[in-house]
Amino acid sequence: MGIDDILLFDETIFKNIDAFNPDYVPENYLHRESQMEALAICLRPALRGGRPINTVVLGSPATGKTTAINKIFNIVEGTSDRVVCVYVNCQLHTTRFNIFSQIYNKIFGHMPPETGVPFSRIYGSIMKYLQTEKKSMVVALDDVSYLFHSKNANKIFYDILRAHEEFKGVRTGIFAILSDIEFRYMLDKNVTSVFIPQEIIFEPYTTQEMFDILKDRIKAGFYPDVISDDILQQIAEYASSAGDLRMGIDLLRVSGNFAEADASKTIEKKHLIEAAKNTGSANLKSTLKTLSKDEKILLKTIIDFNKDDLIAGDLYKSFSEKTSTSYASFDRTLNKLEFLRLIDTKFTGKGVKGNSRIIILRFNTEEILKCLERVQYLKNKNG
Ligand SMILES: Nc1ncnc2c1ncn2[C@@H]1O[C@H](COP(=O)(O)OP(=O)(O)OP(=O)(O)O)[C@@H](O)[C@H]1O
Repeated sequence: MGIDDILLFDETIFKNIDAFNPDYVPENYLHRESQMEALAICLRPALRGGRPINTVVLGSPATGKTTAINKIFNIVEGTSDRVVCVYVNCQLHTTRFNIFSQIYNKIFGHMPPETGVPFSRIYGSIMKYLQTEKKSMVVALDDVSYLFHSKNANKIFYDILRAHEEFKGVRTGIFAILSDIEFRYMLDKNVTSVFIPQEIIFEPYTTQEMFDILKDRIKAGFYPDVISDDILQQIAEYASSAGDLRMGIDLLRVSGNFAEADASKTIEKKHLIEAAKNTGSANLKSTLKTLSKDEKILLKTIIDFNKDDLIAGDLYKSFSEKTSTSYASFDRTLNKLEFLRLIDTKFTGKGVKGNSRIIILRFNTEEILKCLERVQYLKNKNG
């Protein structure tokens, strides 16, 4: 096919291409019943005139945390008008003023003026509203770790959770959403004792669960019979080995595009291979970009060992020579790499305190090195 043909080819295999967009809200939310129940239990007191239970929602990227919060908030708002549910993306809103402006907007339906209004006035209007209307409020702070970078976390938690001291009868709670396991330590460092949360864990999806979720997405996004269960199985395995459902959704979209460019009515293996070349390392790169210096050193040390039966105790020796860190902080760093699904660890049952764990790299060493180099290059280039 020539370029014109590709551009003008008007048959499509996509019934609804938006179903593969990052902000698409799936109609069916599968395999998260227990987490949804746990969230409902935390919100229940608020529907009965009490305080919502403070909660940490913890799970690696693309485990459905944001979707769960949006779904449960919709259900609550559809059931009761006694609870104000506010969702704030802390990647986008990090200052006290910005966050309370989002809350204000949710309550009053418009943003407060950006200048000339002191924070205390905005804060006061929100809390007086809750007080007079006798409503409770839960604020979901998504990607809350961004507040730690800007050192605003403590004040914001305090403002929300201790409002009742100044505004009698006001009932507030926080859902802190986090995809970084270091939150536990950051929490102690950054947030006052007002926040003693329940924990709800979003475990990584299994391959079968990813298969089911992707199958459902296919029904929403493609016409019937565009993709076989065989190809879908390969996509689910690919996404599962990277620990990233988003990669599976991306692969569906990109291989669909390749099939269309090829004037094919079905997605074939060659389209998937082409798509995988385009999405795989992009995801790995974006994970590697988030690593701290010590995490990168640890990853490189694992690569240098280049063996299948690397024991945590040996790895620690080598790592501590380079960084002089304690075993506890080595352990945390190792957990972080596992949490990001860059490595797997397996207990051998021997040794003490887990130092006989075996470390297994989940990616090909060359691919990681190539991506690390690229990430470093871009970092140097951008200062
Ligand atoms: N159980 C599910 N059923 C259907 N789609 C899902 C499910 N879980 C996640 N998804 C889809 O996967 C993508 C990522 O989900 P979501 O944004 O909720 O994850 P997250 O845990 O909040 O990720 P992050 O930590 O990166 O913000 C979205 O496109 C969402 O629609």
